[in-house]
Amino acid sequence: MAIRELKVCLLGDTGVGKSSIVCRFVQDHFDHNISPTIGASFMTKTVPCGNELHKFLIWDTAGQERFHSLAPMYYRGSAAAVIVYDITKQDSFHTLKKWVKELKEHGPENIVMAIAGNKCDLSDIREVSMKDAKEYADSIGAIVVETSAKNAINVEELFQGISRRIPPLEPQQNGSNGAVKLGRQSLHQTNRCC
Ligand SMILES: Nc1nc2c(ncn2[C@@H]2O[C@H](COP(=O)(O)OP(=O)(O)OP(=O)(O)O)[C@@H](O)[C@H]2O)c(=O)[nH]1
Repeated sequence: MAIRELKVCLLGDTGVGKSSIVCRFVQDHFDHNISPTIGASFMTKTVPCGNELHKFLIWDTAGQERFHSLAPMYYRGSAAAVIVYDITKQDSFHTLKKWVKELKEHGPENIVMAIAGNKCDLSDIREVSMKDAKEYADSIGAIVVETSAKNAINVEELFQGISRRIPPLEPQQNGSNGAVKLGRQSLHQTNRCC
């Protein structure tokens, strides 16, 4: 079975829940008192996808404005970007649009874009409708899903959606372009959470 390493970066305003989404995905854990990311943090998780294994190399970037200039290091060479907003904060949706613009101008040409409207457990105080998010995502050809890192809603589905958008390797590509053909491979994760 071929294993493919896929670099994925998370982008979005500070406090929208990027680290919490990664922590939920990799460790199935949620920390109410999580600290803001400084620079970026890195984790991996391997998931099956058809006849392949996708090893996500996940770069969780810091949303604070002072770290903005570091972002190109993380989206450069990425197969996918997860751009996160907080459904209870309209401003975070504006910031998301700025990230999309930057990715279109400076990111990899075929990058898969996935929009995550996080904190959907707080939908009673939402400021961004799913309709608006869906219309915007459709206009840029992105995946969109509302997630709750807190309540473990749609986090797996977010990454499964990314996996499905990654074109399968041609047989002759096995062993190149980041894919390694393996006899047996156990699902394994490297943990450095939050
Ligand atoms: N209610 C709720 N709170 C959440 C959820 N996800 C994250 N939070 C909270 O939101 C706050 C910010 O979460 P982080 O994961 O640190 O956000 P971030 O986007 O990584 O922030 P930066 O590292 O500053 O970029 C924390 O208090 C989390 O506990 C969620 O799904 N629901």
